[in-house]
Amino acid sequence: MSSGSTEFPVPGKTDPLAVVESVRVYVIPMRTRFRGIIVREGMLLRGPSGWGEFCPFDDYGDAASVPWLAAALEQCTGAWPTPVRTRIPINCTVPAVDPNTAHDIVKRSGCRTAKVKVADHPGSLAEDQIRVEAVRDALGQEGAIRVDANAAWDVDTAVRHIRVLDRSAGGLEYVEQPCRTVDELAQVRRRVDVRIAADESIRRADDPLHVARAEAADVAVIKCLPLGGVGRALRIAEECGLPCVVSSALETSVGLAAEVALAAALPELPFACGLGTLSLLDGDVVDSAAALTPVDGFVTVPSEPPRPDPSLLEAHAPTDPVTATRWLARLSRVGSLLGARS
Ligand SMILES: O=C(O)CCC(=O)C1=CC=C[C@@H](O)[C@@H]1C(=O)O
Ligand SMILES: [Mg+2]
Repeated sequence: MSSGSTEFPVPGKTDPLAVVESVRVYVIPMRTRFRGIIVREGMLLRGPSGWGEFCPFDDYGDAASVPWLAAALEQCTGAWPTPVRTRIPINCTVPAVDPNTAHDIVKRSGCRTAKVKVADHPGSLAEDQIRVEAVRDALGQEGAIRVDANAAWDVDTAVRHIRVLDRSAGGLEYVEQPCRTVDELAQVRRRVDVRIAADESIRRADDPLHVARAEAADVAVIKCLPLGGVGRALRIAEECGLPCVVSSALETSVGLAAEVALAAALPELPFACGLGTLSLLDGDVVDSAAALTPVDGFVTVPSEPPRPDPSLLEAHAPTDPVTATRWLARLSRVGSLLGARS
């Protein structure tokens, strides 16, 4: 924005943050370490249509955080597409925990599908096996088990571990992101019978459709916050032509509501979605009556986006000035990048 009477914005470029009326920073501990994270941090932005969440993980640089900001601004300024369902079947998410804890997580969730984190550290196969076996025991034969390796394996390791884990699980529904590159996913897909799902190859890719064109996956995992919003995620889902699973990016109920809106609007939803992640956070910014907490393996699609509760915003505000300053600076830098692209 211009700072003096002789300074003007560049024609054709806008300040995307001009619509934001206020911002809050939150810091919420994780109940269990997940993808190396023990504390979830992010920002809530208030705009003319409500609240949006801007919460790129630390390993997303400024350029990679631009879609996260676009998604938050879509939440603050736009409306969501019409839902075609009223509730979303979800998977429970089992971090890289011991087998007893894994068993408890599945039992308590009431879900018929479990997603199990594997390949958390080198040499984890034996631990992965007993975790998957415990999950099968808790789910019963009817349940579905998927595993997520977060790109940890090379092709040969992936093929070997998938075969072992498929046996431990008594059948896997799919394996999510076994390797890093699209080419590796395609090679693994040709060598195993288990379906391959792409996550990082979509949400962190310059071209999210590459994986589908390369026939490197059977399932697309889509997360609308890293992908630039519900509208863009819906277009990617349609253009990729693969069955889609909507999964969270570990948001509070504010951001999770956008993921739920995406899952609610997809024409087909053949698999359970990874939207039961509030239980991984030790707190929320939305009052428990409006929080997107699953019941018996389903999340109900809210009739309107949940709003943060002022006392919870206070309770989860950072206690040190450095965290808030860091997030404000990040928002400003990412806002400038988004503005330069508009
Ligand atoms: O899909 C789920 O069950 C929960 C969400 C989930 O697993 C993830 C959320 C956020 C970051 C990711 O590393 C992770 C994933 O890899 O899918
Ligand atoms: Mg994943």
